[in-house]
Amino acid sequence: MAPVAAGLFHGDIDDKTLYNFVVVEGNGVKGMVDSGLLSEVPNLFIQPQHERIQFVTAVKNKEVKTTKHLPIIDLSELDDPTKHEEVVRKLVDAAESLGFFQIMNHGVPSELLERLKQAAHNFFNQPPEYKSLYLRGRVSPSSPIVKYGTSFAPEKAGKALEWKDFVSMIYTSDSDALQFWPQECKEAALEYLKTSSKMVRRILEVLFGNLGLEVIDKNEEYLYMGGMRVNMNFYPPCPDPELTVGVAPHSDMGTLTVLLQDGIGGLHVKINEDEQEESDGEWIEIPPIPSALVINVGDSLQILSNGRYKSAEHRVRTTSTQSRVSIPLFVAPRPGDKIGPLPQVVENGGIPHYRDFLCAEYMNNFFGKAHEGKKSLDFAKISP
Ligand SMILES: O=C(O)CCC(=O)C(=O)O
Ligand SMILES: [Fe+2]
Repeated sequence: MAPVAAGLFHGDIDDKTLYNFVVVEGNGVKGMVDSGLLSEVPNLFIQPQHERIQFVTAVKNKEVKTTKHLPIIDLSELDDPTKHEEVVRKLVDAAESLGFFQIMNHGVPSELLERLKQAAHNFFNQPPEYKSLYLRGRVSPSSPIVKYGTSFAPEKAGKALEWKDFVSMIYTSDSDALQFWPQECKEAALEYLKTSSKMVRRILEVLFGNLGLEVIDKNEEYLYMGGMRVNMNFYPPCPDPELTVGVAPHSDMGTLTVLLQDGIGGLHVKINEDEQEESDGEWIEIPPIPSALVINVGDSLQILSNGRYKSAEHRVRTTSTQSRVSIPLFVAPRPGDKIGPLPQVVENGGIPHYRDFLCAEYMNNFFGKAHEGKKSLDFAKISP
């Protein structure tokens, strides 16, 4: 690493060499930043003007919008008969409008949340040579259920790279997770997945209950949450956050995403078009709240609900001071499942807005493209 790093940012390195260093060799954005030679943002990471996230707007919107648009829901109140209906209404309202909300008293212990953030730092603090084993599937025993990388789709020409490294751990079974997931984070990630699953089921039951599906049976449970993946995202400090993005605008693919973010901030969600008349900007920040988890609706839930629930378009700003970590649990149907708008939602002469499709095909389409807002849904949309 040293010879490349030494020449990295002194004008004698071309984009291709830097790309190889960061993406192909697996040094990541962190490896580039850790070289200590970075005084400005390299060309590869500079976003076009319209993709940049201005700080002033973010702060202003945060003050104006947070309370109305971002409910903080105490999930334990679902068990209180005097508060149950009100909580159901809050969950449904949030899923129908912004597609984003925060939850407290969710059943995932604060101690575990702390351990998860530490586990993410532990993994990313490993040397690039170690992390890149997961990049190339060279770790022994090798497994396709772990992927380390940088940026969402770095190979897409014409798109600036995102200022983010990640490790993605697909859940197939407990024993696979304990055997194949990186040892720095496997225990905490698996516990997160297990404890969150109960809460996710509860929220899905409320949301589907509101659509007229009373109880989620085993088959439906697989359909809504049979596929799970824990990611750990690492955003190193950036010399000029105004020029870069941590994650470009996108929606998530599954039904729900549970997101743990640390205290640094930077996650932004787009306000629905029809709510914009009273705002002077279209993005609001989801402020970090200790012990809370962020929940957002993904494309699959928008499709299953025939558009009643809205998958949330979101993006991440970088910061110049400290590294940020976030840990999403992506909950989705299994790749082999076929989904489409639920008959109960479309019945009585309603019009389906999406076609039925195999989730594996949706995934291929989703992961085969760079992040581009909610365009991922076009794959399933039926044109009017
Ligand atoms: O880091 C965050 O806050 C969000 C990350 C995200 O949107 C994703 O990994 O899909
Ligand atoms: Fe996301």
